[in-house]
Amino acid sequence: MSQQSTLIELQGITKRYGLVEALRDVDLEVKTRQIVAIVGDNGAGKSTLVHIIAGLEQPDSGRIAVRGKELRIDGIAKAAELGIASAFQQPEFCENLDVCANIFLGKELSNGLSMRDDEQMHAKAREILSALSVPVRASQSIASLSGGQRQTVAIARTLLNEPDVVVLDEPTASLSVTQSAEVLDYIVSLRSMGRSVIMVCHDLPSVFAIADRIVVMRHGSICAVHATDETTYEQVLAEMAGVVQNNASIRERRRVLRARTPIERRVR
Ligand SMILES: Nc1ncnc2c1ncn2[C@@H]1O[C@H](COP(=O)(O)OP(=O)(O)OP(=O)(O)O)[C@@H](O)[C@H]1O
Repeated sequence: MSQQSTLIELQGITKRYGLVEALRDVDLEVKTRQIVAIVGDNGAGKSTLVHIIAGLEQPDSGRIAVRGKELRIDGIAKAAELGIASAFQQPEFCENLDVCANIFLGKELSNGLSMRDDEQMHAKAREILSALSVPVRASQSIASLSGGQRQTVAIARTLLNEPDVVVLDEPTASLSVTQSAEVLDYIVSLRSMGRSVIMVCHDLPSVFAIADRIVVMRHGSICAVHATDETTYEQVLAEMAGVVQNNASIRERRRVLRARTPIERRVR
């Protein structure tokens, strides 16, 4: 396997909404050809974090570097320029248009005469759908698709600008087991194409099935980062719920207990 390099690096990211501290001092590194899953309980800060990476929100403080260069991702257009594409929950489609038109929504190609170039758009849409092996025709009506197929079209849409990173928020939410499995296959295809994926996902079996790294968030902070094959479902669940202490904090607690006198130990 060729060497992975750092694509995106966040350091000390903080974000407040009024009195709510949605993100507190968050550090995150995403490497090339890596699927990073962000998990955590409701309100842990997952969406805020991926919205910042996708350029939808600005942090209050902290630094962001893409391919080693420190910068601001101020807007989706800027994110696209940097090779970051996103698809969020409940993708918006025009129900009266076909798959191709929905893939190009707002980004239609034109020919030399400033007219919409349907032929080129259909060719590109077919290319993207076939690269992902999506069994959906570019000319098919979007209204005729199942929830899983719609989600795969939303993923296909992210590939228009040939991004290096695709950010997904709950890509398998409200899908059946079979549909979820299909969508997970498409996400793995993104990695096979050399892309990285950052995905927020509540569904731990899906996370364990495809992620390379699992980032656990709790109360606006990252409380653990694991290589998927070095952790367990139970450990991640416990970290999400805040019911385990890491080895360092256990050692620290033992050290404090040992240092106390017997009377101090009893009153605690
Ligand atoms: N636009 C906003 N205005 C005010 N508060 C917000 C806003 N967006 C998020 N928050 C708050 O920030 C905190 C983190 O929210 P966020 O949506 O990032 O969490 P999450 O982990 O994605 O949660 P969920 O899994 O429920 O979607 C929550 O307390 C939420 O209420």
